[in-house]
Amino acid sequence: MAEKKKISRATMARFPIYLKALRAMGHIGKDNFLSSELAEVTHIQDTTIRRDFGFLPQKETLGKRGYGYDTNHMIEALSEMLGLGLDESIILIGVGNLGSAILKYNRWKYTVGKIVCAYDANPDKVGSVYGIDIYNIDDLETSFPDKCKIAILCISDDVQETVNRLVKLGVKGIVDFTHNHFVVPKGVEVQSVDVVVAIQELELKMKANEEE
Ligand SMILES: NC(=O)c1ccc[n+]([C@@H]2O[C@H](COP(=O)([O-])OP(=O)(O)OC[C@H]3O[C@@H](n4cnc5c(N)ncnc54)[C@H](O)[C@@H]3O)[C@@H](O)[C@H]2O)c1
Repeated sequence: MAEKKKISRATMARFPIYLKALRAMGHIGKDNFLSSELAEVTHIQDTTIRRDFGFLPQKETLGKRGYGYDTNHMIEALSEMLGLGLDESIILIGVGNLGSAILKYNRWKYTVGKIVCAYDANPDKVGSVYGIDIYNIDDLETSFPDKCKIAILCISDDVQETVNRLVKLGVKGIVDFTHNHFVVPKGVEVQSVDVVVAIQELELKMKANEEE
């Protein structure tokens, strides 16, 4: 049996970039591509791309002279390698300033999936925003999307209670924009996103640059 090649972190980090670009290509009906074309879109050298592709599992990933690579095969191979749920059904809770902005930017369908619906406690918000259905949070249990595992939290009130309900429904990952502390059981991951923390980290790096 052939020895499994060790993949560097740098190569692994480039795979999602290729995948995003290829899904976009597939979306516009481009069935095959040359490494030079992918290089143009991703700004990664085509020699690097070809070398990275050599780590992918399927035989079909080998490019053919003049034809290049098959877009769908490469998408499959990259998805398999990354083991990502690229078609995740994601929900968003809290359609206020922040939530609305995120709904407007629901452009992840080539990478991680997309927001399929959203919820708010304010009945006036029920309807549709940027083409996405908004439900009353009271109807969470009855309208919860099938197999949804990821929720984005942009709420200001009752955070722990809302998290508990989401976990009960099978949510395994939360992108948290709230500034509230809450707890989740083992097996549920929380990824916090905070502009203030980002600015503080930036300042620390700037300070370190000044001291160099
Ligand atoms: N992480 C960051 O960098 C960052 C930046 C800005 C705001 N925030 C936080 O994000 C949250 C939203 O901010 P915003 O400016 O959009 O506020 P907002 O008041 O404009 O919107 C909050 C929305 O959530 C709804 N809501 C509140 N509690 C709810 C619940 N339990 N269930 C369902 N809907 C609920 C409200 O009806 C409202 O529509 C706040 O907690 C805020 O502190 C974080």
